[in-house]
Amino acid sequence: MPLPPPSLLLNVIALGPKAAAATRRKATSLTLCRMASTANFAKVWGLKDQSLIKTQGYIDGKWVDAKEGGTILVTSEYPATDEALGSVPEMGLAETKSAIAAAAKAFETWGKTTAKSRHDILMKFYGLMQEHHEDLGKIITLENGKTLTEGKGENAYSSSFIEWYAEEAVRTYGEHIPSPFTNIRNVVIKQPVGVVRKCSSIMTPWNFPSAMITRKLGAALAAGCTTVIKPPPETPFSALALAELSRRAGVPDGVINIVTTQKNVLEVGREMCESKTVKKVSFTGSTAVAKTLYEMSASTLKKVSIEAGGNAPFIVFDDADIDAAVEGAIACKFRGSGQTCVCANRIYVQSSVYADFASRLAEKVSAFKVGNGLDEKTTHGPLIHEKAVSKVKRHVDDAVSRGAQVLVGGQSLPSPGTFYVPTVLADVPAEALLNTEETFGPVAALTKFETEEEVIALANNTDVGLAGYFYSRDVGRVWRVAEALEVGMVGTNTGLISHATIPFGGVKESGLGREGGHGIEEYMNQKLIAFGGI
Ligand SMILES: NC(=O)c1ccc[n+]([C@@H]2O[C@H](COP(=O)([O-])OP(=O)(O)OC[C@H]3O[C@@H](n4cnc5c(N)ncnc54)[C@H](O)[C@@H]3O)[C@@H](O)[C@H]2O)c1
Ligand SMILES: O=CCCC(=O)O
Repeated sequence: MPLPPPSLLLNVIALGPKAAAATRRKATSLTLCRMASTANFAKVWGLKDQSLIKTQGYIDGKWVDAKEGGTILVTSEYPATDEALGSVPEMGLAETKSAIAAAAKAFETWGKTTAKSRHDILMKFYGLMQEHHEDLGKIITLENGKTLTEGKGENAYSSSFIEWYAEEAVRTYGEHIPSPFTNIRNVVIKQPVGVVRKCSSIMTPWNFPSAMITRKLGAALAAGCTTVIKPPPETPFSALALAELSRRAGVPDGVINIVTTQKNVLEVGREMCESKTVKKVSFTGSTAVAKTLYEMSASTLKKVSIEAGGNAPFIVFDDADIDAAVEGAIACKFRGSGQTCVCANRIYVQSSVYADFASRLAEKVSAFKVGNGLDEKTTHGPLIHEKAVSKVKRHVDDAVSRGAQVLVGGQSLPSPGTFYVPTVLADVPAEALLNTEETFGPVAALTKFETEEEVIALANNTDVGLAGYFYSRDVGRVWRVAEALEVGMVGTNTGLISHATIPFGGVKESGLGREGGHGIEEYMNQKLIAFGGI
């Protein structure tokens, strides 16, 4: 089948009038928003419960400003319009130390609570996240830019981690191990990481402002750990709203602490990794930052969990259901406008179905409606910031300079600089940046292959290994390829794999440990008690 007609090649979808008008208002609103109080901020964005918006850090159960330089603020912006949303304090080493001290003190009581009482508090927290679904979804959309459907979808996903770990809290069973000696009995119990005056630290990215926190926080709280959270500067408000709801749910003072920072991230990160009081570091973000934090955590040999970058292959074999493969590719590649760690990054299609798959995918992508995520008609929102758009541009330009063809999209939109048109590229060479680096944007890069052996070698030819996907109806091939892909998670005949119940995580340079599923284990130590003298 021939490739799509030229009419589809440059399908620019205009921003809605709302976004354009908002951009013109930018200068005025920047000034206004800087002056806005918490109440004004919530009014501007129309939340039902405006007290969910907090503009201070959260330490030892109190909303606090930065100790020093308290007026220097991190400003978060709505990516669809570039409008300032509000500010949070630029905290640093002093606040991080205070937060760690508060968490360590709170551990003395929280670490001794019963699993049932932690379950009950977490279920209350979960209930509050459900009750405030609309507001929490909207906060996510405003901070991150994803559509409101996706924002609310994230809140559902995020709250499911709190529910899941509430249920896990009461099932942290130990075991009895038969001894080779007649007078010894071996019993293993599980305890939260650290025994006295200890806590865990959590650092997360902007692409899931809420769910990347709860996937860690739920496990930590259920295990009996206390926490210091450093949210990303782009999306601090979801984290602060979660802290507010946790307080309402009865999570005691000091159990959750939030340090907001942008400029001081290096010193805050170092303290969270090097402090002897912190017994566990859990990070989600890029592989480059993960390596730095891992190295710093080595100084105290901490338990470390890392969920880092991916470069997911998505393979379509010639025996696949092509309609299903196209749907799967769209869900997998364009979720969050391509900004998820498990998004397909490289799409390999077997030669006999290549043209057919390419033309069907291009047709569907050309129908996307890009714009302000608050507009119901919008199917895909902006990228997080202009830097992200520059990376996508660089990758597309590189592929085109190496001979790739633009089937749809292939350019950014001028204003406010955060939009990249969903793009499909054909004949992307193996050595193009789109295939060798994580693009983190709305670009489907198609590459043709001939044999199963060849595509497995291509798919595994990367230092990272988070997720991988393939479509085939041959059961033998399904087993062979699933076993051969060097990734932590495989989707066969599906483009969506994420859920609270599954072990989420990668191999190679994509990370260490698993979240969701039995992820509570990452926040617990096993302790052997050998009973002698029997
Ligand atoms: N594997 C996963 O589950 C998963 C999930 C989401 C995102 N990611 C990855 O995250 C990346 C995108 O997110 P990003 O751009 O925000 O990543 P990033 O690594 O730049 O930042 C992640 C977080 O780390 C903080 N940070 C940066 N330098 C730090 C330091 N020295 N000390 C302490 N904290 C520091 C940032 O402020 C942010 O809060 C992608 O590579 C994506 O694949 C992975
Ligand atoms: O971006 C990474 C997380 C995505 C997910 O949990 O599905």
